[in-house]
Amino acid sequence: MGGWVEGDPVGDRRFLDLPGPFEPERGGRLPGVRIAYETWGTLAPGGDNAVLVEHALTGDSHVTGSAGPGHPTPGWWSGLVAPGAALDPARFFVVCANVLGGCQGTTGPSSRAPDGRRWGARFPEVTVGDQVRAEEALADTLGIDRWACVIGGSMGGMRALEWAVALPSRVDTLFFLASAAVSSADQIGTQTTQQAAIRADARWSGGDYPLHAAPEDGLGIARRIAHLTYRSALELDARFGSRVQEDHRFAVASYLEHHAGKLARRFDAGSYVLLTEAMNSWDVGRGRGGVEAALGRITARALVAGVDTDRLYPPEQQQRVADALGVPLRLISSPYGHDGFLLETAAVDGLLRELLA
Ligand SMILES: CC(=O)SCCNC(=O)CCNC(=O)[C@H](O)C(C)(C)COP(=O)(O)OP(=O)(O)OC[C@H]1O[C@@H](n2cnc3c(N)ncnc32)[C@H](O)[C@@H]1OP(=O)(O)O
Ligand SMILES: N[C@@H](CCO)C(=O)O
Repeated sequence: MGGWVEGDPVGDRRFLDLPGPFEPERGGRLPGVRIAYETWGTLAPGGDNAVLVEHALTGDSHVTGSAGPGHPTPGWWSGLVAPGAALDPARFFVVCANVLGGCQGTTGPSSRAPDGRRWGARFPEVTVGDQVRAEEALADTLGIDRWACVIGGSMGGMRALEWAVALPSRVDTLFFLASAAVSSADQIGTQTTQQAAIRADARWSGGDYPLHAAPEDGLGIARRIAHLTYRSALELDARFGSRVQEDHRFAVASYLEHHAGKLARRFDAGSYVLLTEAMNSWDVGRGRGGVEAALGRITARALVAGVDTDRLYPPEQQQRVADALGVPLRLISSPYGHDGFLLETAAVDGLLRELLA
């Protein structure tokens, strides 16, 4: 590919059109790929201050700032990218792109194909490797030869790790957070169950639904299942216990319903299925002689961290990566479980400062 085209910005978002074809590793073909991205700060003349932030499953390019055009939610790591924070835009050039297959500006199942219809079920399967390949083209366009740091948590951690393994000469430091080198049966089990909830919604129509009649009930149930895995049992019990609200609903059920509705209003079910499938198929060691052999390719200075109460990405998974890289696992103490990687920004900020010092 080559000859990138910059589209008109929308709000804080900018767009880059990679002329096709983009050929995902598992087959199929995308005639062109649009990447939505945001940046903060200025690229230094030597190009040595660029940081790539990788978002998680339902995140987007809006790392910091308020909600606005193209951003259904305020920045999801605002504490990390701010004056005086670890990623101070006065020092770093911070880049975040919506993932390939997503629904916040980057080409995904809800985007229109060249025939004018939405891709829907025709959208090819993508892997984490494909997603990083698209981001490599973005880095090329922005004139970034090497990232001073690539950081990501959860699904974002997968892309961060893939960068460090696939393109070691382009990653100076790696921050791998609350993620895994290969998906476990538990993770695949919960994600395929979430997918089944979406597919069971009559509106799913094999993935070819109109956006005004999207399978919101199925996506909502998927989010309820997922959200339980994102929080710790102890935290949920301390907050809600068996309390019944005035409307006669269990408080925890009402809370999950609230999150289900919020996601269904801001996220595409087709992207949800596609991205969870990319996570299911994630194995950094595939085709590389196994996980440890793959991790042996990393030359970046690495910081590996997890959340002590994370039941979805338990610390054992980060320990495996830390052991292979010969670094200590840094555990963040938090009651929140997996979502601790988003909520414990002060702790993440401290670790990031240490890595970038
Ligand atoms: C990495 C990423 O990219 S994530 C992308 C960004 N994602 C989002 O912003 C939305 C997804 N949300 C999440 O993932 C998580 O909720 C987080 C981590 C962002 C936020 O977690 P927390 O701040 O702990 O929020 P919490 O889970 O307690 O939920 C609070 C909400 O539940 C609502 N709530 C609490 N109790 C109840 C109840 N009994 N019944 C109904 N609603 C309830 C609150 O009113 C609040 O609503 P609001 O968010 O609309 O203001
Ligand atoms: N709350 C996060 C969890 C996934 O890691 C999200 O919605 O993306």
